[in-house]
Order: sequence, then structure tokens, then C-alpha cells
Amino acid sequence: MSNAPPILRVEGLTMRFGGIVAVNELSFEAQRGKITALIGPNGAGKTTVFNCITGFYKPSAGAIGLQHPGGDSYRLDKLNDFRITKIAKVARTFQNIRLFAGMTALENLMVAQHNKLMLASGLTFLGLFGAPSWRAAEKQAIERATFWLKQIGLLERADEAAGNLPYGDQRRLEIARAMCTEPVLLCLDEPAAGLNARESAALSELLLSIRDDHGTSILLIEHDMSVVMEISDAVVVLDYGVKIAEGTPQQIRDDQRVIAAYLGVEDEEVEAVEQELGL
Ligand SMILES: Nc1ncnc2c1ncn2[C@@H]1O[C@H](COP(=O)(O)OP(=O)(O)OP(=O)(O)O)[C@@H](O)[C@H]1O
Repeated sequence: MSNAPPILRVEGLTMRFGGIVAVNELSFEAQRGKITALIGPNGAGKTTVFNCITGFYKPSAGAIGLQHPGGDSYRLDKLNDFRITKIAKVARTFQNIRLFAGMTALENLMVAQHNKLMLASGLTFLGLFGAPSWRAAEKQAIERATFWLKQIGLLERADEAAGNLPYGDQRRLEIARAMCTEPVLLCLDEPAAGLNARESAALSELLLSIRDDHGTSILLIEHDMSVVMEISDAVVVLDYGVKIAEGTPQQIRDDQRVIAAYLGVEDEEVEAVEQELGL
């Protein structure tokens, strides 16, 4: 076990919508350079947790701390979404694909680097007049985009409209786009949704390479248990906004409370249901 501080520390996170308590005093940590999965039945509060981490919602209570490998730390619950992306370097994808469908695959990856390019242009027209800082930044942005297109096997299709690519490729292009912002924490909301077995395998391979070759920490919401079990280092299970279990994939697989939550039965009924299902 490494002694590095966790990349993300969520403490007592609560999110209320009127009378609904979507997330209730949730605490968990995500370790640096690891894949942490957040799972749970529909409506358990997973996306709400993501929305709090990425600044789409202001939590009703609790703290969300992010610590960069370099030591800088941020209170995400106190930053807006723009600063969470730009300064805290947290990137996310959504349940539904949000690429620019009419732009090419390459253009999608270039747009993701817009902030860096604007900075290099001094936020002026300098870029248009070929200032050296702009040219260097543009070259770097193209190199980064090319690198990620290669990583996801789409270099040959760089000039095709993103919306025309097969669904699995679009999913991986979204992840590549997020990686072009060079995040320290990558939050993925159901990246395997709608993928066939071959596409899921390609996704798992990409996520493992992001963890192992780039050292990027990943927080993953996923319903596809084969993906979760195969690639996660740690799993946190939510039910009705409350953490009901956490541990390694193996520990979670064998946890009676988790099985009960997924089967929608009381804990004491699990054994009978398992026998019935031949589990
Ligand atoms: N903006 C909102 N306004 C009111 N209620 C909301 C809002 N967002 C989420 N909720 C409620 O909070 C609860 C948790 O929803 P959430 O989408 O976080 O669950 P989830 O675990 O991501 O579900 P799924 O797996 O179906 O995506 C649900 O009861 C949902 O209806």
C-alpha cells in the first residue's frame, strides 16, 4: 500500500432536492492512480455525487477535497464548475454522449484544448498573427490530439464527423477529449452504457492504460458489472443515497447488503433468492 494521500476525499456529503435526500452524509476516498467505482441501483444517488464533485450542484452539506500529486489541494464544494475543470483539473463525461457531432474527431479534441490556446494567444488576436507562443501551443495541442486519437485507434478517422463514428468509438472519443485537458481526476458516468462486449473490452483496455500509463486517477459510475469487476481497484456502493459497502471488487461481489440492494430484497431474504437464482 502506498502512503500517498487520497486524490479525492468526500466527507459527510449531503444533497437535498426539496424533500428528497439524494445523497445522505456520504464519506469515501478515491486513491491516487487507482480506479474507484461508484455503483448502486437506479436512483441511488451516483450521478448526484458526480454533479457535486464537478460543481454542477452545490452540496447541501459536507466537504469534497481534492489533492493534486504536487501537493496543491482544493475544496471542490467551494469552487464553481469552470474552476473545477480549469484549476482543480477534474474532467468528466456524461451518461449521454456530448460530443460536437458535426465536428471531426480531431476538432473535438482541439476544442477541448481551447483554454490553453487562448492563454497562449494572450487572450487576444495575437494567435491569428502567428505569435510564437500561440504557434508552440497549437503544435502541442495537435500533438496531444494525435496521441489520443492513436490511443483510441481513430487516427485514420480523424477527419470524420464525430457523429458518424460507431457508438463505441464515440464513447472512447469522449474520454480522449477529457484526457486532452490533462486531468488529475477523470470522472466517467456510465461509459459502458450501450456498448457491446467487444466495445466494452476496448473501453476497459483504454481505462487501464489511462491508469497505468498516465497515472490518472479515475472515478467511475458503471452499471456493467463485468467492467467494474475487471478494472476497479476499489468499489463504493450506494443505495438510497447512503454508502452501504466499500471494498475490493471481490469483497463487494460477496457482500450480502450489496446483493440485497441489487435484488431489491431485505438482507435476510438474500440467501433464499440466491438459491432460487442458482447463484
Ligand atoms: N435536479 C434534481 N432535482 C430533483 N431530484 C433530483 C435531481 N437530481 C437527482 N434527483 C433525485 O435524486 C435521486 C438520485 O438520483 P441520481 O440521478 O443521482 O441517481 P443515480 O444513482 O445516478 O441513478 P441512475 O443509475 O438511474 O443514473 C433520485 O431520486 C432523483 O430523482
